Amino acid sequence: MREVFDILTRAADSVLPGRVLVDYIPILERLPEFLQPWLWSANSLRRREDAIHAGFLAVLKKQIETGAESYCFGIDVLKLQKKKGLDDRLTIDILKGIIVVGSETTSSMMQSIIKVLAMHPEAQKKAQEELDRVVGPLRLPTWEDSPNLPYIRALIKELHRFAPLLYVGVPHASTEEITYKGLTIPKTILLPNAWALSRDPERYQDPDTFAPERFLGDDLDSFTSAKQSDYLKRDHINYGWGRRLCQDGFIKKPKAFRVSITPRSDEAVQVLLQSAEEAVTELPDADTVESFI
Ligand code: HEM
Repeated sequence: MREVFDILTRAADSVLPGRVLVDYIPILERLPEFLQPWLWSANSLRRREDAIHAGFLAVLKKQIETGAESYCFGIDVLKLQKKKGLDDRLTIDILKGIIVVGSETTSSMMQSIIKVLAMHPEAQKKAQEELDRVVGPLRLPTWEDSPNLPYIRALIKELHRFAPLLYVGVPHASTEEITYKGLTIPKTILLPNAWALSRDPERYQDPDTFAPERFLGDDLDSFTSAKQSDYLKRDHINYGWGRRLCQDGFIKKPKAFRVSITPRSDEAVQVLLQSAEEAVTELPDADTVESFI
C-alpha cells in the first residue's frame, strides 16, 4: 500500500495549478520527448502503477479460480470485463482509477471532520446525541438510518462546504471560446476557485461560520445536488463540475466501516491521554460505544 500511496501522492501533485508547464503552454508538447520531463515522470508513474495493480488483479483471479475470494469491487469489474470484452489494460485502468480517486479524497475528508469537530464541539455534541438517539450504542449506522439522521446529513454537507478538498479545483479546459452572461471565456485551461465558491456570501449566509443547520431541510442527496446546473442550487461544489463530476454517487454505498487512528509517536499518545483526562465532556464513555463512525 505504501507504493500505491507514494504513486498517488506524486500523481495528485501534478493536478495542482502550475505544476505541469505543458498544461499552460500546450505548444511545448511538440518538443522531442527527451525535453519533456513531465512525460518521463508520468510514464514512470504509469509503469509503477500498472505493475502493482496487475499483481492485485492476478491474485484476485487466482482466488476466484479457487473460490477463495471475498467480495471486492474488482469482482464486479472482472464481470464487466467479460461482458464488454475489455482488454486487461483498460480493466486495470478502471480498477486503479477507482482506488486513486476514492481513497485519498475520502481519507482527507475524514481527517477534516476530526479537525472541524474538534474546533466545533457544539456540533459534535449534537451529532453524537442524534446518533445515540437514532442508532444507539450497540450497532453501527446503516444507510437505512440516513433519513432519520438529518443533523448528521446536514453536518456532512457543511463539512464539504466549509473544508473543501481542494482550494483550487481540478483543472478543466474550455474546448472553444464562449460568451456567458456577457463574459468571454477563451479556449484555455480553467482553474475553478473552490474556496471562493464555498465562501460566496451570495450563496451562503455568514459563510465563515461552520453551521450545519444551514442545510437542515435540504434533503437532496449529494449526487443529485451536484448535478444541478445552477450552482446556487447546489449544496456545495466539493464534487466538482460538469462532465468530469465526481462519480462517487454512482457507486453502491459501502457499509459503515471502522476507522483506526494511530498516534504518530509515544509523545502523541501521552498528549492524547492527557487531553482526554482534562476534557470536560458529557459524551458517553468511549468503551461502551461500538464505534462513532
Ligand atoms: C468525499 C470524498 C470525495 C470527494 C470530495 C471527491 C471529489 C472529487 C472531485 C473534486 C473530482 C474532480 C471533478 C472535476 O474535475 O470537476 C472527483 C472526480 C472523480 N471522483 Fe471523486 N471525490 C470523492 C470520493 C470519490 C470516491 C469514493 C470515488 C469512487 C470510488 C470517486 C470517484 C471519482 C471519479 C471516477 C472521478 C473522475 C471523474 C472524471 O474525471 O471523469 N470519488 N472527485
